[in-house]
Amino acid sequence: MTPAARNAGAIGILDHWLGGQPLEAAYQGWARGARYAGSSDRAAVRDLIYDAARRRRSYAALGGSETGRGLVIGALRAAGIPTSDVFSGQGHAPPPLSQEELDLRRTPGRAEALDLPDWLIAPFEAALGPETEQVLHLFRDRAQTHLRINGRNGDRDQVIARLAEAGVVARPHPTVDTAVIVDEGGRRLPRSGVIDAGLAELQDAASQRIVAWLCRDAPGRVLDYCSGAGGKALAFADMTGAEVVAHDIAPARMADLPARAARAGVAIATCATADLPRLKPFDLVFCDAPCSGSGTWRRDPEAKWRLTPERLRGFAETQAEVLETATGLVAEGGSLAYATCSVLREENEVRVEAFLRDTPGWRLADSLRITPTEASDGFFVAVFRRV
Ligand SMILES: C[S@@+](CC[C@H](N)C(=O)[O-])C[C@H]1O[C@@H](n2cnc3c(N)ncnc32)[C@H](O)[C@@H]1O
Repeated sequence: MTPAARNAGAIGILDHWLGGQPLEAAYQGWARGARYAGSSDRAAVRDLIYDAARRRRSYAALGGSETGRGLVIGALRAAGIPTSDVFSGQGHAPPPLSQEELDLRRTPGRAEALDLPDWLIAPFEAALGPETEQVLHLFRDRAQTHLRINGRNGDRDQVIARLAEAGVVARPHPTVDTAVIVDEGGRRLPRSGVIDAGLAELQDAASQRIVAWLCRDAPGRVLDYCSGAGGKALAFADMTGAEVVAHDIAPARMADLPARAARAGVAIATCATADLPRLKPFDLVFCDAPCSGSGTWRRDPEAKWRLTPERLRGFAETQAEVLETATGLVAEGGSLAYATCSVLREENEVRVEAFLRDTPGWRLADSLRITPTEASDGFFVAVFRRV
């Protein structure tokens, strides 16, 4: 496919997305019909649509409309590429710009230029202060790919060498001991076999860092109460060497966890909610609570546009419920850890204050806040102990 034809494909996908279809589903729909597209075409179209999703507002302003066509025009203008290079009308290229489209271009305002909904500027400034613009600019770019080395099965240098054999360029993360940064050739990761062999797992460095932080004093018996697919449960099991119990209100999310634990050589017992009274108490109950994901918007740009004040309030209610239930699962002298992959105070510091106010008998022992400028995702974790 020519670059212009790839952009034409992106326009169609983005129109489906802007019409309400999830971006990945819109991409898959296109990919099924695009038999002519090779793997590098597909990767290029994917990059175009995810870049446009991250920069939806600024591209719409520069391109003159919030349509697939407008976003692609905006992307070209942002990159200083003449629109006529793509919009030529030749072959599979999209039709040339109309006079109206040529005139519609405008300079983005502040929230548009930062690619954020207007209402979120104030909460971000409250949370990040002078770092706000830097973080929001980071969210406009692709996230790095990080791996976590399974310490039981391999070491970092060995994994980096094996990746190199498959044409994947990787290097140690500068501050997170267990993490590897993939610089080039990420699409060849499956071919390297490091994940299938249990040598490594895909996991952002910030997630690895919070688990290591919680493991710095042997945490004892751990319950990962909101385990989801279990990335952090696996990290806990690897870092502690002990069996970890994983739970999620939606057990289907843990479906692959036993196989992933087996290949990593760690012990994880998945459990249902009904099993918890029999299995409690735990020395550490870790609650990786449902949240806006506002620290991860590089990787999940759609979440940025989906978030509303009502949804944020909904997350706060679930977070309070999760914490309240989890208190009953912690052993005497044990710890309750509350984490979000959000940078917003409403889901972090404000939640901590509300918990301490509403739940007598608990104190804040420690907390850690990671901004996306430090690792990759933004994260927050607070540790509570009984008074
Ligand atoms: C942020 S995700 C967890 C991500 C996961 N820890 C990881 O490392 O990939 C939050 C999880 O909490 C689960 N959840 C939501 N409400 C819950 C509840 N009341 N009790 C337990 N889990 C809950 C969701 O199903 C979801 O999988």
